[in-house]
Amino acid sequence: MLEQATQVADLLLDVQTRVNARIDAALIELLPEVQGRLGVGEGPPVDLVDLVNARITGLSVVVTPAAVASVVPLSEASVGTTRTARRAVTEVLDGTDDRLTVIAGPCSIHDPAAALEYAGFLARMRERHGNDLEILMRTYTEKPRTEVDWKGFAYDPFLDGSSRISVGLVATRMLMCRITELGVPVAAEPLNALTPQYVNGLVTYNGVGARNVTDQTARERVSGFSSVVGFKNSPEGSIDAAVQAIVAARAPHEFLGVDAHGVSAQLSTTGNETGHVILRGAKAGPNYSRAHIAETKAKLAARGLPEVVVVDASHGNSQKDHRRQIEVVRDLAGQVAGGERAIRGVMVESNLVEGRQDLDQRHPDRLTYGCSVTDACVDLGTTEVILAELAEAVRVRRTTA
Ligand SMILES: O=C[C@H](O)[C@H](O)COP(=O)(O)O
Ligand SMILES: C=C(OP(=O)(O)O)C(=O)O
Repeated sequence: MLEQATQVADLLLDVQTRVNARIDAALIELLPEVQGRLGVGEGPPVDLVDLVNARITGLSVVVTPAAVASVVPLSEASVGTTRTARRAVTEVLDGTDDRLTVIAGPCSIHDPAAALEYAGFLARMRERHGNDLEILMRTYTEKPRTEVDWKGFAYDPFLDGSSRISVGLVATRMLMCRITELGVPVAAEPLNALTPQYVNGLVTYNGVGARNVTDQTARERVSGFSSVVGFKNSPEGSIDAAVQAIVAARAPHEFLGVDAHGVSAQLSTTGNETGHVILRGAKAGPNYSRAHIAETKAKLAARGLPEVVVVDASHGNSQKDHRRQIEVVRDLAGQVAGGERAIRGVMVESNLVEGRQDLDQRHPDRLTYGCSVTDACVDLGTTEVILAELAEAVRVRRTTA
């Protein structure tokens, strides 16, 4: 896939470079007219070298969302997967569908082949548990880092620090097309203003991460998303930060972004009413207990918001020990089976192979196939157990409702 993505990206970059040269030429042509209208002449050239872009060492053209979408179009099958899943997840969250949403998959995508094999597994799990669970695949190609580390497949698809972002964006779209063509809906984390446009129509669920939840620009952006959106509590454990994000994203906004051609644009949004809290725990400890769910419900009710909670079994809730995810899930399954209606979804970090490995960007070829290069994950066997226990909890809740 990376070879194809590279060829596509190189062709698109060539077109984009020529288009940009034409825009520059048109602006230069316009200059005398503008100067004439303003009554100013062309002043002497000014040296800006130490004032402008002083710390930028490279500024290169990148493929535009419109160009990538035109050469990697969505198929009927992909569109059907996303459309149906967005409706299903929305209904699970608003309570008209009594199933649970489960967002399972690798902490981060780094190898398209392994990601597709994992998607095949989830396609089978969706078939097995469809009556009780709406299962989505974590297809996270952007990673928010605490300090400095590999930022994800979209930014460095060759895992070697070459940072061919155009290739990463094309490959991300190709991968999400393939996954949705298998009938598996995609979940992602949108990290900036530009990346979501490259995967337009492919993402069912966007989880705004703990490190971005207080960011006004993130809240503005998702207020216009067609997908379902969730908000993690902050890394320090603030549930209020997620509740405030829900309120902010439900409102319409006017803000600066770019259009599909990568040109600066003013965006006007309707607000997104699907927003909900994702409890992910904190460094100080987990927040999935009955008491935490009750506290979250109270905070939501106090703001007049629906009492809807998704719980991330990983991160602060597992204290980054992947083996603890099953304990978290068992507790949640107990709460669900006991009739707790506010829990509408569970997130799990899972991969073909258990655990994690360090990525050495000098030797990306030495990685173990199917094993996370970011947070540790549970393997397929444990994931099967997790899904079976959650499905059983839904059935119990249904029969006792
Ligand atoms: O989900 C993955 C990580 O927890 C997140 O990207 C932060 O990673 P880091 O703390 O290892 O940088
Ligand atoms: C980065 C993630 O989580 P969080 O924002 O909760 O740390 C994630 O889910 O990949």
